Amino acid sequence: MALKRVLIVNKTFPTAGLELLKKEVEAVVLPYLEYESDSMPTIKNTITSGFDGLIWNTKHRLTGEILDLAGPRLKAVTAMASGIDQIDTDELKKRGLPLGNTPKVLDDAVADIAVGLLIGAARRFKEAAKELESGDWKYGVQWMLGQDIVNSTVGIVGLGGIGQAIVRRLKGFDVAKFIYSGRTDKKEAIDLGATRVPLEQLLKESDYVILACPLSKETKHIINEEALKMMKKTSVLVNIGRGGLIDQTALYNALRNGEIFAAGLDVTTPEPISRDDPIVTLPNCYIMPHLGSATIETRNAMAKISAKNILLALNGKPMICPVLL
Ligand SMILES: O=C(O)C(=O)CO
Repeated sequence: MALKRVLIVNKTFPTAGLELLKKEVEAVVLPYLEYESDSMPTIKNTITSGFDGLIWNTKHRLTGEILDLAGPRLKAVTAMASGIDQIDTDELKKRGLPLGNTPKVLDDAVADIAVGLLIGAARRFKEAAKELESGDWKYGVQWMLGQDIVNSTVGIVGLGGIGQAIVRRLKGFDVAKFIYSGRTDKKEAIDLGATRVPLEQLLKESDYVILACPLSKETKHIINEEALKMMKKTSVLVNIGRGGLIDQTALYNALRNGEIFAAGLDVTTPEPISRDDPIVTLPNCYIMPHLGSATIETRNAMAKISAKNILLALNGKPMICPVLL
């Protein structure tokens, strides 16, 4: 019997996952990154040659048009990510195609970045590094003052695996109170000592607002002009979810006008963001280029799960991490 074929649309797929695939299927890895101009045309051209499985490890949008090009041979799709906002889930559902993702294994790595951003933004790492590099310190008791974490109130928007890992880490910083918002009570919140509150209350009470929820129709621009106005002038906003959770123009204005103290972002709109983008130029906006899950171990684990998701589905079994469509 001919080997089943799996298409991987971004060249950075780790060997750990590729080796698993190669034991059972023919794996075709496209030689581009999403922002290279040949990436999308090559995906569209190649996918028409017939694949049983698709690993969508790219920020490009997986649309109905691409699924049509893939045709009826395609039986399973997985993201190599926890977030699935780049995938048109309605189109998969319409075609009865199962979707997988790679949550949980990245919770710790992303939580580490969240804590790093929180400290970096609160303690003005970006401005401080610039002054250091310029050799022009204005050292004094009123110089480069930031915000404390001790005795603060931390509000997490979305107490999923990543949000919980953030709370576990911040417990070591003697935070006074953890609150969270979300659609349902989380049983883990009891042990973590976190209380669910409406979003509006979270925004008003928190010294640190951390966005750790997926991007969806409901959460798009959850932080807009109105939300930013509810936040304390001394507050710090951290986003490790998706750029689209924030109205970035509203955030720019709030940071510029001192309506909030600072922001730490691992995700932006767009990605990559131009170095000339107004938000990048702000001294109180500390930005990382989407490094959340970027550790060797985590990326290997994500690749292995996405490979297993596809192999299981092609063998008629449930994926390890199926997405409920
Ligand atoms: O897996 C994801 O969705 C991420 O963005 C990890 O950084």
